[in-house]
Amino acid sequence: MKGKNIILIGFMGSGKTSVGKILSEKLNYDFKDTDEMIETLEDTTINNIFRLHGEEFFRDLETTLLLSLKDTMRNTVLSTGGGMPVRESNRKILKEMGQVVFLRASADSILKRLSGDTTRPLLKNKNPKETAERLLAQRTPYYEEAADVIIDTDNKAIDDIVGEILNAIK
Ligand SMILES: Nc1ncnc2c1ncn2[C@@H]1O[C@H](COP(=O)(O)OP(=O)(O)O)[C@@H](O)[C@H]1O
Ligand SMILES: O=C(O)C1=C[C@@H](OP(=O)(O)O)[C@@H](O)[C@H](O)C1
Ligand SMILES: [Mg+2]
Repeated sequence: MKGKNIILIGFMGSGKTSVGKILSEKLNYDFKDTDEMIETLEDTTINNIFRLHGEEFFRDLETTLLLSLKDTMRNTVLSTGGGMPVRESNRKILKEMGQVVFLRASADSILKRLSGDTTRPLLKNKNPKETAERLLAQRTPYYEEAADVIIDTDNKAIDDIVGEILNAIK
């Protein structure tokens, strides 16, 4: 596998950011995370962006960022935010950018991993379980459509998930 990017997609808490960092080290690739880049570019937190400007504004920032990375990103592991593949135009760009790996996680795993998390505005409400289940059902077809490779992450350690990705990519 030479010169290609690896793009990690999946729901909040599927491990895109944690897995992506380690995977990039193993491949000797650069690491980029769309949420971290948006926070740097906007000089504020994802929470603040949602609170002050709303979700659509954040989605537009995601699309703009993806377009800016599209033609120049090389030898990079790109971890995306969980909503990135919802827009059809984003899915098309992600597929053009590299091999897309969908990190699959059950609602139970997601809720366990994110219990106590305060950084994900979409789950900061009275019923995070209902929200996670509903969004997961809505988004799973988009993740599956965009994916070149699907890796189940439930009950697996991050290092083992990285190993599975390395075996699966070409
Ligand atoms: N396979 C895993 N097993 C246990 N905990 C995990 C696993 N993957 C991620 N986590 C934990 O879940 C939380 C969210 O992980 P993160 O990498 O930020 O996910 P994402 O970027 O997909 O939202 C972190 O606390 C992380 O340590
Ligand atoms: O699923 C989503 O809509 C979101 C996922 C988050 O990223 P992670 O998937 O890295 O948690 C972040 O982009 C934002 O809070 C919205
Ligand atoms: Mg992340």
